[in-house]
Amino acid sequence: MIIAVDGPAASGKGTIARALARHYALPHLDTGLLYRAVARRLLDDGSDPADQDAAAAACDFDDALLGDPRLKADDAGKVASIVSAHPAVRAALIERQKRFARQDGGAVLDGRDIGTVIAPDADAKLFVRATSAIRARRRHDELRKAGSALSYDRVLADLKARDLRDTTRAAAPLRQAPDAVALDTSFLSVESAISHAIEIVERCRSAKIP
Ligand SMILES: Nc1ncnc2c1ncn2[C@@H]1O[C@H](COP(=O)(O)OP(=O)(O)O)[C@@H](O)[C@H]1O
Ligand SMILES: Nc1ccn([C@@H]2O[C@H](COP(=O)(O)OP(=O)(O)O)[C@@H](O)[C@H]2O)c(=O)n1
Repeated sequence: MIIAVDGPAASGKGTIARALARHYALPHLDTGLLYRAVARRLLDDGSDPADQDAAAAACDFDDALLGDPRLKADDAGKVASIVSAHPAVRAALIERQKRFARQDGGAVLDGRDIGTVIAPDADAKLFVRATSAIRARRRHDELRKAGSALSYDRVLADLKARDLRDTTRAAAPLRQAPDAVALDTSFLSVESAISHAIEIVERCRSAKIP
């Protein structure tokens, strides 16, 4: 079974995707880490993220980089959303993601274009939402715990700028696939968001049984 989980920053898609992977004993890929890894390499080299050729050259990295805790930092997220708009970067990373989705037994992937581009034939597709104020609160708490001094207002402004870039880019913009089920986590606890997600997957599965 392939499960696609998409949504904007801090909507809770990663939390839900990890829980679904545990529940169904499936491997999980956080595809945002791939774009964050490219961003990290450019930041380390002092390269311009707007330079498509430099960004495409940075796509050839070892999986070990995906475990680097610096990928979670705010600067990597911001630069990831700049490099992810380059068609050459998306093209360089697509096969890795499709291969992961196609593995025997299935997989859970979360990101921005899983239901639309990476696994359009997924068995279950979720589109996770939450208001921007709530998402900024969650991301601010996370960054603060990790030692960041960024203000809530700054986190909210960055998140809105990222949403705008991700939804308006020409290449694989963030949008809900027509057959995806929306899940608004704004007023749900983590536990209840996960139970709703499992119910959605079960509904999608039974709808597919001939
Ligand atoms: N339903 C929820 N209620 C409250 N906090 C949540 C909820 N879902 C996720 N979180 C918290 O919000 C933060 C961002 O969640 P995450 O799943 O990483 O989002 P995303 O993958 O969409 O960026 C994490 O600290 C997570 O624990
Ligand atoms: N499948 C994906 C995943 C991430 N991305 C890009 O990578 C950036 C970082 O993604 P992420 O999922 O790690 O970010 P968060 O939602 O965790 O903040 C996003 O803002 C997108 O621009 C993408 O374009 N396509």
